[in-house]
Amino acid sequence: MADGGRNKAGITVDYGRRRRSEDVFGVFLTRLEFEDVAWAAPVGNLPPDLTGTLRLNSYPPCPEPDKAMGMVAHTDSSLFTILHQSSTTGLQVLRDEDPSSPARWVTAPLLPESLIVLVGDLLHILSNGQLKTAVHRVVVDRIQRRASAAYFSGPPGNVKVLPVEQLVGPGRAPAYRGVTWADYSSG
Ligand SMILES: O=C(O)CCC(=O)C(=O)O
Ligand SMILES: [Fe+2]
Repeated sequence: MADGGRNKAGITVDYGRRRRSEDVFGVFLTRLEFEDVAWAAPVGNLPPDLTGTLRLNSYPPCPEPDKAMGMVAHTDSSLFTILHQSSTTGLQVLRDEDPSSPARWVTAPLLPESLIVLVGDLLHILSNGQLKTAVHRVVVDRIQRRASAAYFSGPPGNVKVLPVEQLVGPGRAPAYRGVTWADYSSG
C-alpha cells in the first residue's frame, strides 16, 4: 500500500515535470519561430518527446564562504534547465559585459513559487548562438544549508541537435555541427 502510494506520487511528479518542460520548450519555439525543427513537433501539434534528468543538490553551510564554491562556473549540456532553489540564495549567473559595465556575477533572487529557466548548450547550438548558454555557479552561505532541484531537459534520445536553417541564413555555414545529447555530454 505504502509503495503503491509512493509510486503514484512519483509518476505524478514526473508527469508534471515533463509537462512543464514541454511548455517551456513551446515558449522558446514560438518566440524564435523554430517550427521547422523536425523532431520538435510543429507548434500546435503534439509536444516533442523531450527527455530529461533530475539532479538534487545540497550545499552545507561553510564557515568561510569566500574560500569555497558550492559549484564552480559551468554551463549545462541540456537544451534548458528548470531549477528550483530552496529558501537560500546562491545561484549566480554571469552577465556579459556591456558598454556601461564589465562582466559580472548576478545572484538569482528568491521568488516564491517560481522556477528559474537556464538556457543550456544544446539550445545555444539549436539557435545557432542566438540564445546564449547560461554560465552559472553556486556560492555557499556561512550559516544556511541550501538545496536545489535541477531538471535538465534534452531532446529525444537519438536526435542530433543542429542549428535551425532559418537562423543560419542563406549562403552561410552553421556555427555548430549536429550532436546528440549523449555524444555531447561524453565529450
Ligand atoms: O544549485 C543550483 O542553484 C544550480 C545547480 C546547477 O547548476 C546544476 O546542478 O547544474
Ligand atoms: Fe548547472
